[in-house]
Amino acid sequence: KRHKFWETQPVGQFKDLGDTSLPEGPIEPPTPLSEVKQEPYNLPNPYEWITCDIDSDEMCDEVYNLLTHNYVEDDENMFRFNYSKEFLRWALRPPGYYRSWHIGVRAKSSKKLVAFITGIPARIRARDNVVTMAEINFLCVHKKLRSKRLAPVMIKEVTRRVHLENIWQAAYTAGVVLPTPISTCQYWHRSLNPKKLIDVGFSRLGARMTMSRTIKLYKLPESTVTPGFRKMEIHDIPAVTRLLRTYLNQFVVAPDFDENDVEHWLLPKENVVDSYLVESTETHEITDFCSFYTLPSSILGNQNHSTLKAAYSYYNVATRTPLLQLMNDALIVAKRKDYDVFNALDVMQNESFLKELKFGPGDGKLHYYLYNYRIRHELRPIELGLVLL
Ligand SMILES: CCCCCCCCCCCCCC(=O)CSCCNC(=O)CCNC(=O)[C@H](O)C(C)(C)COP(=O)(O)OP(=O)(O)OC[C@H]1O[C@@H](n2cnc3c(N)ncnc32)[C@H](O)[C@@H]1OP(=O)(O)O
Ligand SMILES: CCOC(=O)c1cnc2ccc(OC)cc2c1SCCC#N
Repeated sequence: KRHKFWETQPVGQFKDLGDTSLPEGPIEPPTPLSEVKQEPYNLPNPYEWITCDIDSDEMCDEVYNLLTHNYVEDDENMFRFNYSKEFLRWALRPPGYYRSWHIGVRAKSSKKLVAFITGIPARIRARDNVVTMAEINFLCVHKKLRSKRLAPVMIKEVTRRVHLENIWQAAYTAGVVLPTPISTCQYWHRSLNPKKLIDVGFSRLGARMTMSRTIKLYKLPESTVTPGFRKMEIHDIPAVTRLLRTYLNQFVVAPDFDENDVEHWLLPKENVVDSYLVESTETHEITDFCSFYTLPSSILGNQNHSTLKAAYSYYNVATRTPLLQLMNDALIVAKRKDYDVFNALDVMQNESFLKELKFGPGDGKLHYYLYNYRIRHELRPIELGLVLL
């Protein structure tokens, strides 16, 4: 497949795949800041760049509406991600964020937002190198403006603005195959509301299975079973940071979270992120942690249901409680909070609980990418300790 744009970029190229002589690490050296293009890339005439201030209700509404109608759909167009406004504000304003990396494209005449792309700064470790990277997300071009080569311009513009902050690497995921994935992961889904998933056509009644038998198969207890299992609170940040940093050390690529990052990304936020921990009833030490984020989806073309309430496994650490039991408690909490499905990637140690907790494999793949950073061998999902939103 010809990748006319991606063949021009400092990313692993398919033609280099076999070449083990290429060193791991940055592909191109940084450019002197004086040589970074100072002015924005040219857009086709009817359009102009707009820096999106996500704090402004009006702008946040515009971003929310563009994504609600034009963001990612599954291959069967059954669902479209429906990130909430409070989720977008969380996702885009981590410690050290740059408003200039929240980039929109407007039609000059109608003033309508027609495209969007974002970056946030993140310290990511690749093997033994901690690199400050941009995490790129929410790339979206209005359905009416597709296949006009707008995406490469959006990508070059966010790259330029990231370069201006002296950052030269990026991390991103996509459902599409581009040059060149550092890893390819699989989504797994655990039904919490099997009747709804069957009604919308995602799941089908198993052979020789009745609806009531199916509901019983996925039934969960009312309350969690692990002694000391409770919501994370602000005073837990130091202990959770220690627990998570130690746990993430085992992976080839993982975030380098400090306490500020843990406070932002893992302190519970209603309808955005839930996190729980196990505090030993004897020693009061924090021995385990689990978390999931809330990402609803619009259900496309169904008479009875308009929204799917989905929980996505985030970061989980089990050092005393069996991971199976910890994640089952996470399912119990998610069911009690009326989620329809609990989704997880086969990254980190997730494989160890997926089948046993009745997750089924999805048909979607998620490819992980690094920009301007070569990883010598493609990573197995269990070597990945990074979850992007
Ligand atoms: C140092 C800092 C560096 C920062 C930057 C790092 C890199 C960040 C990279 C971005 C990471 C985003 C991560 C992220 O947000 C999470 S992945 C979600 C992406 N968004 C969606 O799928 C929403 C629905 N789709 C659309 O809005 C459009 O189809 C988009 C905008 C996707 C493409 O618009 P279009 O109208 O359909 O297509 P053209 O404009 O005509 O352009 C065609 C070219 O775009 C390449 N393409 C298609 N999908 C892509 C994708 N998901 N990533 C990268 N490239 C993608 C394609 O391969 C082709 O290039 P090629 O000819 O070389 O093959
Ligand atoms: C019921 C299981 O599927 C999903 O939860 C779901 C929901 N919305 C989507 C929107 C766009 C979409 O585009 C790939 C996929 C979904 C999916 S499956 C992959 C995400 C997970 N897990």
